[in-house]
Order: sequence, then C-alpha cells, then structure tokens
Amino acid sequence: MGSGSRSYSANPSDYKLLEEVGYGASATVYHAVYIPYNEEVAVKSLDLDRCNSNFDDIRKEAQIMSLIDHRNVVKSYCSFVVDHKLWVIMPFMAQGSCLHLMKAAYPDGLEEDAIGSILKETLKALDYLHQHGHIHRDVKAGNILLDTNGEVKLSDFGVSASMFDTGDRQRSRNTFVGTPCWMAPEVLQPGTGYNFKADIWSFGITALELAHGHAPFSKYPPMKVLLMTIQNAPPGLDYDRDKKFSKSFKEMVAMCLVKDQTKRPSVDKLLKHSFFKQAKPPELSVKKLFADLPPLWTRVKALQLKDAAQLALKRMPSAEQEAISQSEYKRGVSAWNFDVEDLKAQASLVQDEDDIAEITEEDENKFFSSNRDASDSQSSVDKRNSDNSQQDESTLQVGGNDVPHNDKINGLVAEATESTSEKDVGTSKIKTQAVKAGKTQSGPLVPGTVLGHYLPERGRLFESYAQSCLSILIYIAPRTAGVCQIWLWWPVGA
Ligand SMILES: Nc1ncnc2c1ncn2[C@@H]1O[C@H](COP(=O)(O)OP(=O)(O)OP(=O)(O)O)[C@@H](O)[C@H]1O
Repeated sequence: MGSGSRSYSANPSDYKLLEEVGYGASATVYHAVYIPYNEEVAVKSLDLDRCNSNFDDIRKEAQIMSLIDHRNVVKSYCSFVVDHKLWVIMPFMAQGSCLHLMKAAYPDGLEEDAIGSILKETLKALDYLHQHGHIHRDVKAGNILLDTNGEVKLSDFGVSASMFDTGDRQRSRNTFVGTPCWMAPEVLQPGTGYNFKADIWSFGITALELAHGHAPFSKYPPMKVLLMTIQNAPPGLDYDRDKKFSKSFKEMVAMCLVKDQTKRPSVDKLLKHSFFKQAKPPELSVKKLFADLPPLWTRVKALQLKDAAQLALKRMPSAEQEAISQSEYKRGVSAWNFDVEDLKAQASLVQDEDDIAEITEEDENKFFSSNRDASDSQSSVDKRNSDNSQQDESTLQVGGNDVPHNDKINGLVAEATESTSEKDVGTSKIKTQAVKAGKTQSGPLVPGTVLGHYLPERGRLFESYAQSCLSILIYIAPRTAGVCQIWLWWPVGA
C-alpha cells in the first residue's frame, strides 16, 4: 500500500490500468499499477458528462479526499482530468466493498463477529469525519472497502457535505443526493434540517444490511421506500427472527434507528457501547472472510455476467420501444420534481381511503400477492442478488428551495429501477388527484440529474415501472402553469 507522504504524478501514462473492479452510477473503478513505484493503486474514472455535480464541486470533493488522513478513510493520492473523465487515484482495497463481498459469497449476510469489526472500523472513520466537520451522507455497505489483511476503510465522498461550509455549499444541505434505503427520515423531509446524526441512521441501516445481506425495504421502488421510512416504525433486528444475533447488537442497532435525530447517539457514544467494546480486531474476524474466494476482479466479472444474464431473461423491448421508453424515462424523471409535503399529503389521502399506509414487511406479501413475478421461482440467493442490484441503482435526490447545481429543481427527483413485475396496468384502476396550482412545480430537464443516473438498462425503467402492479406507482404528469396531477395506480382488489 502506498504511503500518504509519497507524491503521485498527474500523468495518465504513469498508470497502467488492469482489471475493472467496480462500477457505480457515474464511475468505473480499475485495479491499476502506478509504474514509477510499481505499486498497486485504484483508479476511479468519473465520467464528467454523466456526473450529478458540477466540475467545481467534484474538484472540491477530490480535494477533501486528498486531505483525509485516517487509516479507516480512503484518501485520494491525486486527481486529474483525462479526456472527459476525472481520474481519482486511491489506495487499492483488494477485496472491494462489503456489498460486493456479500453478493459474491454471503448473500444472507455476515457473521456477527465480522459485522462488529467492520462496523467499529467504520465508526472510527465517521468519528474522524464528524470531528473534522464532514457529514459523509452515503454510509452503506457498498462504500465500506476491505483489504486482504482485514483493513476496513470508508470511501466515496461523492455526496459528502461540510458542516462548516457557508454560502451555497451550506444551503446545499437542504438538498440530498443519496440512496433511499439508507436515508434518514429527516433527510427525506426538506425543511426539517439534518446534521451528522443522518450518518448514524445510515450506519444503523448498514448494520442491518451486513446482518441480512440487503438493506431493509431494498426490494421496493424508491418512492415507496421514502413513504415507508417516513411512515413506518424504524426497521431493526427482530428478537425472534434474528435469534443468531446478540442482545447487544440488537440494542446498538435500535439506538441508531431512532426517528428523532436528537435521540440518536453521537459516534463517540456509540463507540462506548458494549457491542463495540467486545468487537474483535479485523485481522481476526474480517480477514478470514476472503480465505477461499477468487480475486476481486474475477468475482466482479462473475457478478457482471450474472446481472447481464438476469437482464437478458427479462423481456427485451425492440430498439424502437427502447428509444421511446428512454425518452419517456428522461421526461418522467424531469417531471418528478415536487414538494415532499405534497407527496405526504397525497399519501395521507390514499391512506384514509384505501387503508394502505401502514405497510409492513409482513403486510407486503398479502398486499402485493397478486403481483409476484417470474423471478419468484428463482432461488432465494438469485432474488436477493437482484434485490441488491436494484438497491444499488435506486437513488433519490431530495431538495429544498435552494439547490446549488440544479437551479430550478424544487423538491424531489426520484428514479426507480427495473420493476420485478411484468404485469399489465390494464388490470389496475387509475386514480387521479389534482394538486393545487403553484404548490407543486415541475422543473426543467436537468441533464446532469438525468444523465447522472442513466445507464442503458435503466432506459426500460420507465416502461417497466409503468407496467408494474408490484407497487403503488406515483407519476407526476406536468401540466401548464405549474399545475400537476398525481396518478396513482394499484391493483384492483388490493
Ligand atoms: N479503492 C478501491 N479499491 C478497490 N475497489 C474499489 C475502490 N473504490 C471503489 N471500489 C469498488 O468500486 C465500486 C464502485 O465505486 P464507488 O462507490 O466509488 O463508485 P460510485 O460511482 O461513487 O458508486 P455509487 O455512487 O453507486 O455509490 C465499489 O463499490 C467498490 O466495490
């Protein structure tokens, strides 16, 4: 591993790109060698044309990463532009993320001793960041990286915010770009304000993710996750169902997942919890997880092939349909800009009339029983893996009135992933609710926002989402003069 005191050049020809070891919404990560030192590094190549943020913000994030100096936080050695890509040079974490590890080898989650070590190291990273005034804002298993010696590092400052910033950056904390399953309730409610305690909620969700192999609500589309996070009791480890986990682990998770942010513990307090006092050193509990596994790039390749095979199994639309669905998707996403208060008001109307508000994990089977798709017949491991890829691809951007990069976006931009159901909406009843003029605004198409999350397979998203009776579909259709309608679809007889 490279030392922080050594300098790395900004010359791309000094880096030899080897295998691809990861990919995110806007980046591809390569295993590489820094030729002058003959040292393994990771090169994260961010496609600037597909990024959510403007170049200045990306550069600021890269600068923050380069100032980081903590053994549990991934720092960047340097960053520079190559064609339309920003290359961020980082230490290579040879076992990749916890998410990839679980997808490849532990689909039902990890053992408690490994979870304890991973979470404790992650807490140390958060302690450092919070003490230096940073809210990470995207704590999740996909951003916890592991090295072969068991080392654990928190990565990805793509959406981090500084608590000490003023001006535009400070106001940007009214906005949030993140992954909905991990987002705290206060983050989903613009205007309430949030602080470093949002990371504690995400940390609690990450604990559940490591325990089960997937985050709570991960099988649902983002809109539903948003409603469930706001309306339902917080998720947690079940005293009966999760018998294999200790009482102190369950208590620790329950402390993090309190809806009232003022009642959540600080990192400092959490570190004193008995669960972390007992945690083993990672070289004892984490290192053994990779003992029998092939190298990271082989695992990543296998996961890519599996994802591609699952996609191919689904109905492939013709090229023409694809083009239409892509443009509809872009139009749909740009139109999904509205006030969360309006969404909640609409949701409460539905709740009164149709008695669906308290959506529990138990209820959902009953509620959506007529909408199981063909993938139910696949093995549970396959299904969980596809759930995980779904959660990877689901993001929400929630904002207040003052959005720095996307001038006119007001409210929430949501994107859903491919639905698991192929059922026809023809069997559904359609309900229309008029929304008061002026309260709900549709903003202009913001290329960064749409393209930032756009991948070819997501082009079919709008179409399949509309076809889905798996869940309530909320579609904001833009109307002139700021008047919008919300259409809700759900299965007849639900
Ligand atoms: N330094 C590294 N060493 C090894 N693997 C890495 C490294 N950084 C990232 N990865 C792998 O690449 C994947 C994607 O990286 P990253 O999360 O930074 O991309 P991203 O575009 O920001 O993703 P997202 O926005 O979806 O969280 C990670 O989940 C991890 O598996």
